[in-house]
Amino acid sequence: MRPRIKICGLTRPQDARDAARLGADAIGLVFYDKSPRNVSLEAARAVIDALPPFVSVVALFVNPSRERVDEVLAALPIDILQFHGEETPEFCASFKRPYLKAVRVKPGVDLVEWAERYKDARGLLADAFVEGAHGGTGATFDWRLIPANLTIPLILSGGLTADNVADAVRRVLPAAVDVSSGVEAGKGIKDAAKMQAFIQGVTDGSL
Ligand SMILES: O=C(O)c1ccccc1N[C@@H]1O[C@H](COP(=O)(O)O)[C@@H](O)[C@H]1O
Repeated sequence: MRPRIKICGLTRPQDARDAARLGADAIGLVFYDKSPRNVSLEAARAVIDALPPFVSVVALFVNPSRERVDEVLAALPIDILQFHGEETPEFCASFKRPYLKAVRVKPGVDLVEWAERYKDARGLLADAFVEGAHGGTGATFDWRLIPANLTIPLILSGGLTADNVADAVRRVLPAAVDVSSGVEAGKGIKDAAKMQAFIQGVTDGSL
């Protein structure tokens, strides 16, 4: 079975339509004002309105205030929260919504420990560690740092592209893959041909 596919950092309704048409299972909206992919509530609503109902909507935050998460949840039909900062397990779980916890992986980071700590998470999202950045960097990491015995689903992320995703899927066997930079024409602007090639790569890696 092929891993689920999340395409993150959408800012435009036409990219949402393309992502859904091409087979994405989920899209991500970035609510982090230091990101070039940050969206306002209005822009996020337009993206969500362009989606068919079977595509999940993920809201991404980096060290948000409780009020900010509540504001987004009150305004928009969000299915899953994704936390990319230093949020505690208690904070992540307190919204009573499914959530993903991102971990920036480098040698010495023990994903088994992270999975135990964030045991309420629907998944651990493994991203590349890049000094001074919280994600969306297009950097890859050594997939051999991912253990096989994780107790919660693994979402593989970090520098995935059409060129490396089949290999990544074969090696890591993730529950899902997440991509942002690798399917862009420019920051926050998705490229339909790159999304199509990426999704084909995921399928090829799953055969
Ligand atoms: O996309 C961003 O700008 C972003 C900002 C802050 C934290 C995370 C962000 N994106 C997430 O980072 C990973 C990896 O992205 P990439 O494919 O390497 O560009 C992914 O989960 C994005 O959703």
